[in-house]
Amino acid sequence: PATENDARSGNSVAAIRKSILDHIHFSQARLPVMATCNDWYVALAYTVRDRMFGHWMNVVQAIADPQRKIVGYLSAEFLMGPHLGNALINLGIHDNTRAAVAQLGLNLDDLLAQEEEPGLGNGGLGRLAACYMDSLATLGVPALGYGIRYEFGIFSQEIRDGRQVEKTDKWLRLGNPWEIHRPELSCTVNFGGRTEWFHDERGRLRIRWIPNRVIKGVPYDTPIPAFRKDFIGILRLWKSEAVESFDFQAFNVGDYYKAVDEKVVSETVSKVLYPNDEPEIGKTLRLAQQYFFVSCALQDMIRVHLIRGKALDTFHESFAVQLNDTHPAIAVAELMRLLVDEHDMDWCEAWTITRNVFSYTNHTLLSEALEKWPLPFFGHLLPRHLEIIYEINHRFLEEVRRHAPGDDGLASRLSIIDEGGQKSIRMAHLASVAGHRINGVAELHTKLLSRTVLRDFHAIYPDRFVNVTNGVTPRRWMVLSNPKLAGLLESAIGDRWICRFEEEIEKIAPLADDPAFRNHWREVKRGNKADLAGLIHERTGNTVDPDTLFDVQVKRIHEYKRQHLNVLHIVTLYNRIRRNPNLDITPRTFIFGGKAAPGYAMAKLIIKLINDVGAVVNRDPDVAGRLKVVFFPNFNVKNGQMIYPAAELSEQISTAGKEASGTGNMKFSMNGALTIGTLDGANVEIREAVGPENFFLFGLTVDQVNDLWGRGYNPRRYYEENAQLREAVDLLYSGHFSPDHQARFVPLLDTLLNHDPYMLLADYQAYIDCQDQIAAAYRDQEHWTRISILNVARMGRFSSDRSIREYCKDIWRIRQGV
Ligand SMILES: CCc1ccc([C@H](C)CC(=O)N[C@@H]2O[C@H](CO)[C@@H](O)[C@H](O)[C@H]2O)cc1
Repeated sequence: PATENDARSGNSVAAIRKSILDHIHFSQARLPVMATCNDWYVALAYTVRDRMFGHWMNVVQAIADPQRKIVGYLSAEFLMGPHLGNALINLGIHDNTRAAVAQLGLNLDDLLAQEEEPGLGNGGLGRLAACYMDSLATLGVPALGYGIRYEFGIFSQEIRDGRQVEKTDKWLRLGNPWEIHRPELSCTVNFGGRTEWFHDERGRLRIRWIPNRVIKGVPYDTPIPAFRKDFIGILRLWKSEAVESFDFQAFNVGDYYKAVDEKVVSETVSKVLYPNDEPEIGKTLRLAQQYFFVSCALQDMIRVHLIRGKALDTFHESFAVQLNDTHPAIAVAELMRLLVDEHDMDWCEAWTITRNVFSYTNHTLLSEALEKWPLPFFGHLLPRHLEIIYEINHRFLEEVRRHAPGDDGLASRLSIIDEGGQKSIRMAHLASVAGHRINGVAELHTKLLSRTVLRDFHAIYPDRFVNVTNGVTPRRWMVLSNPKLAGLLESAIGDRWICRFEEEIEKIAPLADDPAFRNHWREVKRGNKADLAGLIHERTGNTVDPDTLFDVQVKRIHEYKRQHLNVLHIVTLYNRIRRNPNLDITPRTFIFGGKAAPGYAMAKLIIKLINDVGAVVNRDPDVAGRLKVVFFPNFNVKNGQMIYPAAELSEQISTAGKEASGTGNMKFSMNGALTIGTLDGANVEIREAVGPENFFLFGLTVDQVNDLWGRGYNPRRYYEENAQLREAVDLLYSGHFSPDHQARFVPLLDTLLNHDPYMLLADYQAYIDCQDQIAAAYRDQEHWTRISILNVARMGRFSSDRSIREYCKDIWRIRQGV
């Protein structure tokens, strides 16, 4: 067994320091005096990795143990964030490492800052997958996260002249010490071509696929450390390569491009992450990416199952496979192909296994985000899968007709094939037909899912629908991001809350009545605000005052998330000050952050709006610094870790019924921010948990939204009848914030007055009134702090550990943590 001082796995300061020096010498081949910051970072990463490998045995044993069921989490996105800090926390060597590094004359913060963020995701869905990998490991559930090792992740965002500029994300340029290359576990993936009938050796008529392109999938494993537990999860990401990366014959005849053509085309599949979240794009490469990693994942799971010495007809006993939205839904047809075509299994037996293996999580109700692939396009890339989907659909519709004879309307609404207009495959239907469980990501969302997008499936399969409200890991989002708060909590209630969040955190509730504790609480927040103020100045040049109310909205830019409603509040306050410069308002710093999909013009215009309004407000002499507007560039996991702990007000202001859950709302609340929000997504459950009196609620409910829409919503009437609103909108129309281009915001403002699909004008006055309440509440710091403490105390159920426990119990049927 490893001792504290064992150089490869000891956790003492001396052992860690020795390891770092060993890696500088043996891994980086550097003399310490010559080593760069990146060399020290990589040496430290290897040092930490060594200590994770000690836990490798347990997961390998669990995966090899035929009695244990493994979770296969299929996701096109994993927004892991930087690994180093999280690994130090979970391995319990953070402080010793900081001391060891200091003894080497270095600062751990510099090495932490050196790590490139693996931005292999867009937003909520990708980050949720990452939080779930942390909880699966910490709960001791054997899990393989399967995804794509994009060479280029989500773009990094620069703000130039107030506009978003996308920069290529070269996260791999200095290598990646956290992954282990596994070329021997490679597999091949077919594309295109045609299918043909043939008689097999037993004279049976069978179908085979003759692809016109075959590429190789090469896995890279990243260990996911459990929190203070001898266990890890495995993130297995696939890179696409050519089967033959160099065509020597072509080279011989001097056709150098042809010689590498195969390589270039094959590597394109895992080259880049699609930077869209929500709008569906229907691109060939996107479907190729989805099929590529899904086929690799299923081939790998079948390999693991067979290694266990089990027959294929018990595959569902080895794996519970979660489809993270419809992006991996092609897995349903691929498992059928592998079982029937490749492993010669009977269709019905294969289908039974498929039904038992898969479950599907839906993350959005937005119709434009529901993936549908045009038939010819799909058939061209995946001819065999189209046939299989036809067969699945045929048998399904027979079942539907038995269930509801003569109800052709129901059958065509349920059909996997959308026969209307351009025939297409509805991936949400494929996932719902096969999944033994279908879940939404918050109570309201799951209810709406079963009443709208999937109501017909709910009508015929009500028992398949379950809710699993999202959660976030307290390790990264509290312990790592907010060490000051974690220290205060530990001094008050010990550290059991870190992995028993639900049971333990509520123990701080009584301390809300303790003035001394409240004082410490405020100092923690003040310290985090000062740290963020420093970072804001470094990144934007803006000077913000940590004694103002930090009002924060960070998330992807999207009209349904209503960042522009937040701007209407700012302009309203600005008008009040212009009318009466001596007005006694609560000084505020408005902090925005978030990326817009490159092709989403209105979202990009909203970023410009925020920056143009900020440019005027921040310099206005009447305002005199009482209002500051900052757009924090390149919002990602790393920056989020600095922003959430410093926030006092969390903006969760989406139109009711549009945000499936939200997870930023949980991170803010867990770091002591109070929430202003609508009854949407998980806001509903957060408000229930923290207490309606500790939540700033405003706005129309889902039913009121649908009702108003049904009665004919005329946004212009709100503009005409509300002077404050009209004054704000008119000032924007006037070009006051865009003197260089007076009409810049006309497209956005016209949309609001003529259409307003997300009902900003209908919710405007309620929002302003709520914000005025908040301004008043903030002046009573004792009361504000009390509410802040109660917010954290009552966030127990929003740990991703609770979510994973529910997946294990209600969906995967896994006993966790044995
Ligand atoms: C096809 C393009 C595309 C890409 C990503 C997506 C995701 C489903 C978008 C997403 O991230 N949804 C968010 O998922 C979070 C985790 O469940 C929720 O908390 C958010 O409310 C939801 O918007 C849809 C469509």
